[in-house]
Amino acid sequence: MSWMSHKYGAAAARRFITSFNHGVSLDKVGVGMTMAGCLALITDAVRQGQAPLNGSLPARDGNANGRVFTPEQCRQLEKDGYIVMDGFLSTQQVKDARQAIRKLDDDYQFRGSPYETFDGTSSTIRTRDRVIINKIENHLDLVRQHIASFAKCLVDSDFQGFPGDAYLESTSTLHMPAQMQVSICDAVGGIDTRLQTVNNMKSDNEIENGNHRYDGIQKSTHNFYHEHKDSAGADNLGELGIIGWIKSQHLRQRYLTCILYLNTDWKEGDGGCLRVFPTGNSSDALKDGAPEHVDIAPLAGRMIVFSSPTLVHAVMATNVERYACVVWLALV
Ligand SMILES: O=C(O)CCC(=O)C(=O)O
Ligand SMILES: [Fe+2]
Repeated sequence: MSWMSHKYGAAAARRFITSFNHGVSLDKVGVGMTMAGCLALITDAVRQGQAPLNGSLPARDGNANGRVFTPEQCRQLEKDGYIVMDGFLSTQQVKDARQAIRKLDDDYQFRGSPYETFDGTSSTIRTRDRVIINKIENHLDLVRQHIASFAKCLVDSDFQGFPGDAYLESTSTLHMPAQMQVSICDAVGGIDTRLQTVNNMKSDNEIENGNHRYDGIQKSTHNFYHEHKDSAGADNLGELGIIGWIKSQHLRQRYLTCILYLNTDWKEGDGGCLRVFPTGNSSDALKDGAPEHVDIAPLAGRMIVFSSPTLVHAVMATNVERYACVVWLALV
């Protein structure tokens, strides 16, 4: 987005024209314009950095739907940095949510990952999946509510946080963002000719986020995520630059990643497992000989929760279309 299109930039430009007419010296005008331009850039970056939390709720205001997060589960999450819970959605809810996602896909609502704009290393993380963020649709909102209910029961539990973090001591609150990200990863080798159409479409959102669009011709031969941490890459000021750093504020606030899967009839050989590395050693992450790891199948109704800043994870290549819904709980 050019700074001139921003409201502050436009206002500055108007001031510039006015003051020029009244004979104000050019160097003062130049300094004024530069300052207005910088302000516009920073204001815009702050807005983008805060965007995913706009409309967020403190997790304690959620509805736990009678669910409890047991002390054993708390200890497990604290100790391992992740936990796997099944049965979050009924068969019908999974079916409805999948149908809603397919409909959005048929309507070309999905697009390339928004990751690729400002975390520096991101384009090497996600490959050829497509995402949609915050589409208000009843069946998907229900998925989001189930994650919210988990967030509420976590806050009500005696979860102590992870070693060395500030969860209990800090005055920060765990927030349930208004946004949920839904992703579809295509099966290996699939060709989606519809992506060509997506490629030719431009939406304001796309331009604003600087998203990559798919070329629509290549086969999806890489449909995995390289190893990464969910809030890493957002704290390297040197690499991001000041504007990128401000824009990525919401990434630094990520505390817990909650992923709910919608893959009905998943079987061994379908791939697409979430591979977690509890020790942090993830060399050759996607290979058979990868260091200590746990592969978690993306089963329908299964929710995985893990520490966003510390747990290294990857997604193995999938042989079937793979659906995942992600909410990042923020400590704000
Ligand atoms: O889809 C998944 O299982 C994980 C996605 C992921 O790691 C991410 O979006 O950062
Ligand atoms: Fe991730």
